[in-house]
Amino acid sequence: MTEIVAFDNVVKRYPGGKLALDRVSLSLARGEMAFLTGHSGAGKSTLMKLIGLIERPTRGRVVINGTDLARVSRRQVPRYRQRVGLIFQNYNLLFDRTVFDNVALPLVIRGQAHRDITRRVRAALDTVGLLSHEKKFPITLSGGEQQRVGIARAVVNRPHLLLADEPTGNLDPELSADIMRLFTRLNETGTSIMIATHDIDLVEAMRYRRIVLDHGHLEQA
Ligand SMILES: Nc1ncnc2c1ncn2[C@@H]1O[C@H](COP(=O)(O)OP(=O)(O)OP(=O)(O)O)[C@@H](O)[C@H]1O
Repeated sequence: MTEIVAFDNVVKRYPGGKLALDRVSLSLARGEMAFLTGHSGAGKSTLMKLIGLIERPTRGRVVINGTDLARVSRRQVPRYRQRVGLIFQNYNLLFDRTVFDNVALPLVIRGQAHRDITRRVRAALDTVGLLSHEKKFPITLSGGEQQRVGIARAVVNRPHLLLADEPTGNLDPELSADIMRLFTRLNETGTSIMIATHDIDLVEAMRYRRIVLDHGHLEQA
C-alpha cells in the first residue's frame, strides 16, 4: 500500500445543509508533502477534520494508512489520533504548563513510562530547536516559538501523517519560512505532511504538490 491518505467520492454536508465538500477523490502518497489551498470557505479545514476524525463524511470513503475511518468507532478515536499529528493556527497550548509538559501531554495520556517521555520530549524539542526552552512557559515565547512547541507536540508520538491547518497564519514571512523549513526536514525523515494555507507566496516559493479546493470541489490535485 503506497497511499497514506485516500478520499473516494467524499461528500460533507454540515447540519443545517451547508455542502462543504462535494465528491472529493484524492490521495497522498506515503512520504509525500503537499499543500492544500483554496479560498476562505473552500473546505480545507473540513478535509483536514475528516482525516483527524473531528468530523465524519456524509458520504464516500476516507482511508488513512490502510484504515477505513468508517470502521473506527468513537471509542477508538483517541488511539487513532496517536498516529496522526494535528497542528492548528492557534497552537492550542496549555499556558499553565511548561513547554516540556505541553509536548509531553500526548505521551502522558498514552501512559508512556517516565524515562521514555523525557527522552522523546527532548528529541522532539531538539527537532524544532527549542531544547533550551523546556522549562519556560509558552506565554514567554514568541509566536513562532509557540508554533514550534505545537509542532513538537504533534510529532512527539512519531505520527506517520502530519496535518497542519494554517500553521503560519499568525507569523511574519521570515518565521513562516522557518516553520516551512521545519516541515521540509520532517518530510525528509519520512513523515507524510499536508499543509492547508492561504499563503500563496509561500506555496509558490516551494516546489511541492498543490491540492486546490474551490467551493468544496477539487479543482486541482
Ligand atoms: N461546523 C460547521 N457547521 C456548519 N457549516 C460549517 C461548519 N464548519 C464549516 N462550515 C462551512 O463549510 C464550508 C467550508 O468550511 P471550511 O472551514 O472547511 O473552509 P476553509 O477552506 O478551511 O476556510 P478558511 O480558509 O476560511 O479556514 C464553509 O462554508 C463553512 O461556513
